[in-house]
Amino acid sequence: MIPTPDLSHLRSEDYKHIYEPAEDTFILLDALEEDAEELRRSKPLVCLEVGSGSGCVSAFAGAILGPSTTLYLTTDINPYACRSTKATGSQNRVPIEPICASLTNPIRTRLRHAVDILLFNPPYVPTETEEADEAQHEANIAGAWAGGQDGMEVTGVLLGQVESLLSEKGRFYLVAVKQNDIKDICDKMLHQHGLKGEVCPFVHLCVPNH
Ligand SMILES: C[S@@+](CC[C@H](N)C(=O)[O-])C[C@H]1O[C@@H](n2cnc3c(N)ncnc32)[C@H](O)[C@@H]1O
Repeated sequence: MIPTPDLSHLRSEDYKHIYEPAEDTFILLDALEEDAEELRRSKPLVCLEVGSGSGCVSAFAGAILGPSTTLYLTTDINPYACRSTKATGSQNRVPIEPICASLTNPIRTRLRHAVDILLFNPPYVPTETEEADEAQHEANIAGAWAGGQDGMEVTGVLLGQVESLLSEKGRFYLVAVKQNDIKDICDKMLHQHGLKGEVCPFVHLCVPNH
């Protein structure tokens, strides 16, 4: 069993600004742990986490892969999250490079078909569009959950970028809830982007279908 990353450097005060790892975070860790052998064997060069929050998920990926040449990149719109992610990387000896940005905006073109592991536990809670827009604009803690219509307004944008980011052996791990319409996500990813999906209690999209 791979231990949960050490987050003892984060205080309850920090969690007023960043998302505290919760059940959805641990579902993602479980999925990664389940695939640990395959992930190690695939010798990933680039692991990109979108919306890293505390940095727990990327640090866990680092624990799975062990000392390696993997580049750990993360993005988050929330500057507190970027600082916490960096600190969590240091605390757990995983060299994570956080980028304060929305989704994959400043790096997308340079990472074309280069991402071997793509991770996203998004703001998936259905809310009014205005609430999601404001949370995105303010880049505060509400941005951790406010997902707009069907909880898909942020995730939907990333879904359109996944195929161009993933390498040939790339895998995309996405946390989703029923209200996001998981079947529809899988259908669209297959028919529009040629990506096969597997549902655990979450959506796990992987491997270009060619
Ligand atoms: C549910 S939290 C997940 C945090 C962490 N990955 C975890 O699993 O515990 C969602 C994260 O996505 C970030 N986020 C929201 N919108 C984003 C966007 N457009 N681009 C990048 N990150 C975003 C939030 O700030 C928050 O840190």
